[in-house]
Amino acid sequence: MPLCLLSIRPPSPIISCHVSSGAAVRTTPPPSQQQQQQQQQQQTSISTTASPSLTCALQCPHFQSCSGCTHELNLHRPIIVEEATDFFKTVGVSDFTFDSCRLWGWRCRAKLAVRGSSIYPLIGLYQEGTHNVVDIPECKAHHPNINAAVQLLRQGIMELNVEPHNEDRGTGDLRYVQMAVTTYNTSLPASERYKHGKVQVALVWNSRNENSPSSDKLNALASFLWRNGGPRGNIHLIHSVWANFQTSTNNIIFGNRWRHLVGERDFWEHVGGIDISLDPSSFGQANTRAFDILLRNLHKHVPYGASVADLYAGAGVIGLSLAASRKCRSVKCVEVNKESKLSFEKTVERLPMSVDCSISWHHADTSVEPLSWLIGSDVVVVDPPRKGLDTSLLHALQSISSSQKKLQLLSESSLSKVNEEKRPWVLRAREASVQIGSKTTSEYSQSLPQTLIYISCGWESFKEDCKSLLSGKAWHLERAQGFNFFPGTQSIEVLAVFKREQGVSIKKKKSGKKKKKSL
Ligand SMILES: C[S@@+](CC[C@H](N)C(=O)[O-])C[C@H]1O[C@@H](n2cnc3c(N)ncnc32)[C@H](O)[C@@H]1O
Repeated sequence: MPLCLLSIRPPSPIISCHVSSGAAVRTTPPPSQQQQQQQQQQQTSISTTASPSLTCALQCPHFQSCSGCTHELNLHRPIIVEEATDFFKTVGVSDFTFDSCRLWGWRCRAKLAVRGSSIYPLIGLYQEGTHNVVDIPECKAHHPNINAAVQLLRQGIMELNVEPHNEDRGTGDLRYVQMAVTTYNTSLPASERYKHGKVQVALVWNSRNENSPSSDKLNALASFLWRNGGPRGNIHLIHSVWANFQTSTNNIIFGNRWRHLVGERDFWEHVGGIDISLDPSSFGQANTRAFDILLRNLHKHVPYGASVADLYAGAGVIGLSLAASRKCRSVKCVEVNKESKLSFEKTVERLPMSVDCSISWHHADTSVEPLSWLIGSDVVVVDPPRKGLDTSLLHALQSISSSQKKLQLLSESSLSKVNEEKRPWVLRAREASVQIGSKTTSEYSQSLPQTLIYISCGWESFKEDCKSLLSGKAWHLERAQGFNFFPGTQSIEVLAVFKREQGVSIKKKKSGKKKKKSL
């Protein structure tokens, strides 16, 4: 079949409605295409008095059949923001703010199931409570180029007779697809970059490896996507194509084996002031723009020259952006998924030469001996999965004041025995998976963090963790901000800054004075 017959739908325009909490919102009628394009260039807050529920409405044909979005109106201010505002008042923060961020076309990373048949493929999300896949070609949350790449994939499946996976029978070739958009193309003016984002496509193939009999089809599908969506296609849409091999019957999307098939191997994005590399196997935030806004707010809470522990670090994006923007003395990232290591290393390579920081990335479970990860840091950043903090880490943070005293005693005694290092946290720090920079780290420091920055994507678990942290009297909550990471849902991202209660540092100063006297 001649390939010129293929039509890739031009991506639909991106609409921006940027509204700050409690501030003015827009109530103008739904914008025309031209207006939408203007809005895309410049995110604006438009003053008004009437309800914005309609202009900030999802307007998605898949709403209700698809499980992705649960709320259709008032995308700029999910109902949960009111609850969050009230909650934060009860714990001493009366100025909780909420940034509405981008309301449509915000999702730059999507994992979609592929089911149906090669004649009628379904590419989308499961219907709530079932494994029935709903096709979502016009999803309003997706970056428009994800929708365009899904359309191209659909054509490829149909033309090449690729069989989608059948869960009941365990047959078929294509199980899932992950689409990730990079919006960082410096050859374009900054205002053009987002809408011209390129898509990294990861095909989850139902075979053990690339030597299976169906590999020819996999390669043909990758070539199809590249020919028609790559640099020589009508629209350059595809950044690269990867394969992941998965035959398991459980619900885990990805297997352990990855292959880069075509296009650029490295995927770069720019957030928090640094270039970040993200392999398809690494965790990446779905809402790139909102994450960037959050990071820039987060930076303000970290003192220049601080030592930072970044727990639940993924590829270390938060820690590394702090290393660059706050000229940190040291940054220690802890992450359980070993696949993130490579992305971390590549990101480090692109850090500005001026960054003079001891940086390490540890493949480890934060919940095992959590105190050892806190020692020597002024600031700890936690960004746990939706279920919240591991209990052992929560306990370590709650009892941080008493740990501080014990550590001081312990280190005084072990410093006298300099020959043989026995302190477990020092030994452990030396086992770092990756250590970059020769600057003396704070591994010999016995200080524990004075600031805890909690980034949460799970509101219910955050509330519980927050109450537990405050009940221990070691911390008070200084600041809380919300970000609209998932418009159309009742989920928000929270950035909360806790500070140590002063009692401990006063005692520390006193003991310092005593020491001087005895000298
Ligand atoms: C919400 S993501 C945040 C990732 C990273 N901070 C970012 O923004 O890119 C949570 C991360 O925690 C990791 N994780 C989950 N449980 C963990 C544990 N017990 N110890 C260390 N990392 C963990 C996950 O693999 C995931 O990468």
